[in-house]
Amino acid sequence: MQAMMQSPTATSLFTTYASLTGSIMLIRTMVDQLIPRPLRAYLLSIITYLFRNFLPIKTKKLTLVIEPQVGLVRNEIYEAAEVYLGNIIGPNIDKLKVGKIAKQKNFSLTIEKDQKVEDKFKLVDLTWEVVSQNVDSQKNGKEKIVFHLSFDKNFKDLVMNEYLPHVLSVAKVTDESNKAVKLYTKSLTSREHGGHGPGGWGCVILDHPATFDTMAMDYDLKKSIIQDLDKFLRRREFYRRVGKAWKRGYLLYGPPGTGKSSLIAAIANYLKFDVYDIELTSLHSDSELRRMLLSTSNRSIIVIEDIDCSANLQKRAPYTKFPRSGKEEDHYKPPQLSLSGMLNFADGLWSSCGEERIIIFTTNHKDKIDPALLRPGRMDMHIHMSYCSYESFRILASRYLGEFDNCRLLEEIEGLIENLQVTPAEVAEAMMRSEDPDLALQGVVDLLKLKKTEAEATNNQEKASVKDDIGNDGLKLEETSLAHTEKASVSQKNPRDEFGSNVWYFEE
Ligand SMILES: Nc1ncnc2c1ncn2[C@@H]1O[C@H](COP(=O)(O)OP(=O)(O)OP(=O)(O)O)[C@@H](O)[C@H]1O
Repeated sequence: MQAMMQSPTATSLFTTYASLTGSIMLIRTMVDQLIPRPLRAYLLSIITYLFRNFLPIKTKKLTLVIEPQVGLVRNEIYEAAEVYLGNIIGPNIDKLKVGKIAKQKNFSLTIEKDQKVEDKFKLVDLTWEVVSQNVDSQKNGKEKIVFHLSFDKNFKDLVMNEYLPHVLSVAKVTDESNKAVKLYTKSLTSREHGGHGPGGWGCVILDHPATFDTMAMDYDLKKSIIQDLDKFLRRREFYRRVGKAWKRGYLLYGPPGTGKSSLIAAIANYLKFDVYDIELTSLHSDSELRRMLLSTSNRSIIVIEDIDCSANLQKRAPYTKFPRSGKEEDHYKPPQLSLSGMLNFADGLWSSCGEERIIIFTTNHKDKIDPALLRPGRMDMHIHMSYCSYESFRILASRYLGEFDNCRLLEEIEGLIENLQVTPAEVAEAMMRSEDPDLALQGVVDLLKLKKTEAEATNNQEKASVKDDIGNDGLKLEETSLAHTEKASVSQKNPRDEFGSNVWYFEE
């Protein structure tokens, strides 16, 4: 008994310690080899959870700071977190923003700054916090919202390998089920306009009702655009295989009011891609354009309207080394947007930083665009939005007037419309003047007759000026001038020839 009460010897203590250490190492090796890493993290979380009341385990917290951008590009986890947090709001939240816009199925909930949201994943407790960082608050009051995600340091692997992918996939599903197409622009400030995007983009929901069904345009052209879009979306592997950036450029050209903007909205609604509207006039340098490109998201449409007149693209290098006078300030010429910057934007190294992007340029004057911009790879498909044909008119009429049957007026419209330069916007406006289909159609006839009279007057004026020329230059030029008169009248008869064929494009 006495012997039993004796304290253990140093040798027995050492032996026990050695065998315990050996067993632990053996168990550890077996665990490492037999239990996969994700399962290990999960088991650890279960053990910690079960023994949380018995073991005074001191947990050390780890906080991940999630910022809107990673370097110059958008942070996917940040965007996912915004959506995800709306799904896991608990009772401890005091303040929430709620919103719903026509095309959204569900209410969208946004957590206000300084609020905390608790989450549990495989028994691990996590805390999200919305933190405001004032950036340059004295200058322009801009603030940066970041997320802090805190959890027990032991579960770093579980969070990185499983929780964050879980956040991404939940956000993707939520986004798709409640997707409303957004229109991003730099001229709106972010939060107050219902959304905010990294890179200083403000956004609104694109509530444009245009679809391919509502577009009044040549049926074959419409079909070829839809087929081109579908083909583009399913060719991810093809683009990889041939070593091309997964992007597609479209040029929409034609007179004002022929539906270029409406077609952009129809494409966005068809693909459910967000639209980034880039105003070149607000940019001062190529680097600004690059930054803008990098801050757009994948699966989006980047629009540059009126490319011919929105910027005076400089062909030369943006800086000059030579002072015009001896003054110090003349050594520096502010950087400008250059043609080479634009070419790089459309199809250079920078344009490949992103996937599934569509770049759409619009213009009323295709002939004013530098041929280098028009080439395939930059503008792959050139789409001519033309004046209203009878086919386009029928599409507009069925949408604006519904069912109607007035053969006499339809025949009259068919006879007039083909030879006139009248835009779908003008025809649509004429049809909106009355709810009575007959009166609305009569309005279209009146418009077409007016257009015809105007065209004839212009034609006569041109003929008269040609006659004046003949009078001034004497009889010797008579033959040549008469030939010119004939050509002028031919071009009046075929106004659609002005923009060439309806569509042409390059196959990859
Ligand atoms: N092809 C079309 N199909 C259906 N609607 C059209 C079409 N063209 C024009 N419209 C109608 O006319 C209006 C103006 O069209 P839109 O702004 O799309 O023309 P645009 O070519 O972009 O003009 P601009 O070059 O002046 O910007 C639209 O609201 C639309 O309702």
